[in-house]
Amino acid sequence: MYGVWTPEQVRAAEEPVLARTPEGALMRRAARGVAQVALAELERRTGGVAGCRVVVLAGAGNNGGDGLWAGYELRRRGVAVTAVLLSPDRAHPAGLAALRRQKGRTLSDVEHGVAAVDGADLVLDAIVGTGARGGLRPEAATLARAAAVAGVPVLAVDTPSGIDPLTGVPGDEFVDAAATVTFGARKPVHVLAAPRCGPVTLVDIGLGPELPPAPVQVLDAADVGERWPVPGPGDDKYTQGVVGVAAGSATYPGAAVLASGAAALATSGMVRYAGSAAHEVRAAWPEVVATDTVGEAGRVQAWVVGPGLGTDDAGAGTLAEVLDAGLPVLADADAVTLLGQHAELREKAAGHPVLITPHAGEFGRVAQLTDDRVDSARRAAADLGVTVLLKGNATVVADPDGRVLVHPAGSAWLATAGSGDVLSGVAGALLAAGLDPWWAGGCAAFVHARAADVGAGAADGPGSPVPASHVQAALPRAIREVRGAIR
Ligand SMILES: NC(=O)C1=CN([C@@H]2O[C@H](COP(=O)(O)OP(=O)(O)OC[C@H]3O[C@@H](n4cnc5c(N)ncnc54)[C@H](OP(=O)(O)O)[C@@H]3O)[C@@H](O)[C@H]2O)[C@@H](O)CC1
Ligand SMILES: [K+]
Repeated sequence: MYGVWTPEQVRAAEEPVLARTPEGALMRRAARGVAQVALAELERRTGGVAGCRVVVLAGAGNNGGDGLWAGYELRRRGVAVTAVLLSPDRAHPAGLAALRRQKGRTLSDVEHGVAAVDGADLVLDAIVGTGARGGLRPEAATLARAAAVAGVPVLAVDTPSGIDPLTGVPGDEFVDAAATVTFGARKPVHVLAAPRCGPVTLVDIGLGPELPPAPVQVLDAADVGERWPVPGPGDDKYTQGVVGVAAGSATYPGAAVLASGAAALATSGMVRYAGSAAHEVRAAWPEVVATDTVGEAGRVQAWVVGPGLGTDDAGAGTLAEVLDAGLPVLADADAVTLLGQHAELREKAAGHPVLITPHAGEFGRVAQLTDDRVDSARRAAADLGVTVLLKGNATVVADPDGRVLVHPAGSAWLATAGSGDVLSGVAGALLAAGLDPWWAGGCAAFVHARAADVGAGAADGPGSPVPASHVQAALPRAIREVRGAIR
């Protein structure tokens, strides 16, 4: 597990460190980290570093200073460095002087800048960092576009410029980085817009003791593997937690089949299905005990409710019945819509171990969604009194107690019909096994995304589209992988 801190928190942590270190020392350390990663990139891409051409796009603030100092370090290693100064009068004085001392070239017009970018082996994006406001300005945008058109990889300094460091939302134009080097602490952009950052290297600049508890956590495979429920020698089919699935309908049996099957694959023990798709569920998953109604289902330790349920009175009745049982509940899809429609259902859910799993559209029915997805999920969890898993390429899980995690998917293969039904089955099975809703949501999101990559064959090459039933089928391998990561 690692933490993510807001730009504001990082700035506050920098202050005391700046005060007790010699002037410029922090920036020099940051710049050496950038140069190291740049050298490794050059080595990897061209087989050497001497004579390679690096262009630094340097903005007016300290981010530009980092870039200029990194250019200085690269010059010392024999790299040909050109800095394009976006605000020539405000370029970081010490960084600029150092680069010039090492005979680095500087340019201050975009036209020559574009030509330099065109012939570069690597571009350093030191346009703007945590001081960013809005998307790229026109000159910076022209240079970023030139790098993209020429296929020159961009190494982002701290954050890819043009993407909001706090929310990860890109402006109209932004830098699409091949890799990012950040300092002191990871920032939200690195997980919320992970595909735009590439691999992120964290350079230690001594902020550790000054940082508050991380407001956002990111799980790793071992965190998930350690918590994944597996049977022990004393277990039988009941002791591990029985999950009930109230989903699907005669018209939409697929949701029931996907959720029930995912639950059966996620944990051992037992799955009970209750609803009008009992016949289809039984046919696809003979191990699932299927009945027509929640009342007939027998004892369970958690309910999955919602996928394909319908939003009519019958659906509302089923949701009310499930919430009244007082057990942990996974509410997805139509159940989220129903919660948005009925205040009395929201009241039943509040304060209970309930995990809701809306996509952006469903989220808007229960709470307000802004560009700041982390803040939106956190507020929704606090207001509704339930754990909220906001789906997206970066999934956000927020608990009413204030804990927030983000899981960056690593690919977009889950953008396919039925994948949410699979997630609900997995998360519900984890609730039944006794995980609290925050951990159930985080572990389910992790394994779900991993299963999509496995199903897509993304580990062996570029991958191929993967339907939800194949994501479901890949769950066992994904679970084996996270269990294999246990330290
Ligand atoms: N503190 C330290 O010691 C350390 C700090 N570190 C580094 O400092 C960085 C933060 O530096 P910072 O606070 O100077 O802000 P920064 O990100 O350079 O941006 C401000 C400038 O950008 C401009 N600008 C704004 N928006 C823009 C846009 N959309 N497109 C283009 N330009 C835009 C804005 O211009 P203005 O609005 O004034 O015209 C202003 O001039 C941090 O990310 C890290 O890299 C490390 O070295 C570690 C030690
Ligand atoms: K940057």
